[in-house]
Amino acid sequence: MTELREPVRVGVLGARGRMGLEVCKAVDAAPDLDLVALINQGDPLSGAAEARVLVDFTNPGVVMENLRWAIEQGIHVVVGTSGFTQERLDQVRGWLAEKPGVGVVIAPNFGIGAILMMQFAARAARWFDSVEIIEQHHPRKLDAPSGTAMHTARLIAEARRAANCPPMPDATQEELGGARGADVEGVRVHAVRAAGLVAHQEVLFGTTGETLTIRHDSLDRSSFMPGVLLAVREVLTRPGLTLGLDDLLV
Ligand SMILES: NC(=O)C1=CN([C@@H]2O[C@H](COP(=O)(O)OP(=O)(O)OC[C@H]3O[C@@H](n4cnc5c(N)ncnc54)[C@H](OP(=O)(O)O)[C@@H]3O)[C@@H](O)[C@H]2O)C=CC1
Ligand SMILES: O=C(O)C1=N[C@H](C(=O)O)C[C@H](O)C1
Repeated sequence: MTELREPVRVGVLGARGRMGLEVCKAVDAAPDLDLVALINQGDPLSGAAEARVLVDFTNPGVVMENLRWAIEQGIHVVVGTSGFTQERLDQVRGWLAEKPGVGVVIAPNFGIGAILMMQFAARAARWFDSVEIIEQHHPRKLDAPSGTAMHTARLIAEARRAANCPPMPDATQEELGGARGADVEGVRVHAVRAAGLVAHQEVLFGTTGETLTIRHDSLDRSSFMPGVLLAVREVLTRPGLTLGLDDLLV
């Protein structure tokens, strides 16, 4: 006789937001998942207590409070919200140490193409003299640079350090602060905000006589859903902190 599994109870934090709405639709349509809680700004977190997995797409100002509460309750969490510094990640690891069975997946980008773009960029990093990142988003995005751009810059910087690459050539004296973008571990990151955009990123590499551009475009928020659902299913069997989806996509 085949065993019938109970659907996994899922709650969404930030359920009325651009990503939250899309996640609710995707969870609702998945036969192995049951959407049991929709939490918006002002709702008590206790409304999500019956969930086994929470998905957080809120904002960097509230995500840490949500995470601490969920971990304390023994609820697994999948986080898409941006703004995770090394310090924040260490804080999450500290909370998880007190609750060894709980899993948290934090991913700067759930788009499969975006994950590949970051992997390809890390691979190319050592072979070029120069590399800059140009991220482009809708104008209602609260943070800049994007979490994806920050993560890509760190991966590139790490790869270049490991290969003993020299600093990038750049003789510019900025006439106006910000003209050369933000410096993330030695990698310049430029943030564009324009109506009509969703989420896009170019990584531009240059060396003698050639350039390489790696570009990814999320044209619709549905692009993030296969990654979000994968993380919801996988977090149940991955205690501790999982950063990015790379280990889930093997
Ligand atoms: N990892 C990934 O693949 C992706 C990550 N993101 C990230 O996800 C986050 C959300 O993006 P997006 O959906 O566009 O943003 P939105 O502003 O559209 O959505 C955020 C929602 O969270 C709500 N909210 C605020 N505080 C709380 C709270 N304490 N509890 C519950 N809900 C709350 C907001 O309510 P109100 O409007 O009333 O403030 C809003 O409805 C951002 O950090 C973004 O960078 C986005 C896309 C993909
Ligand atoms: O706010 C967004 O829209 C996005 N945020 C994430 C980020 O900051 O990288 C992921 C994606 O770029 C869309």
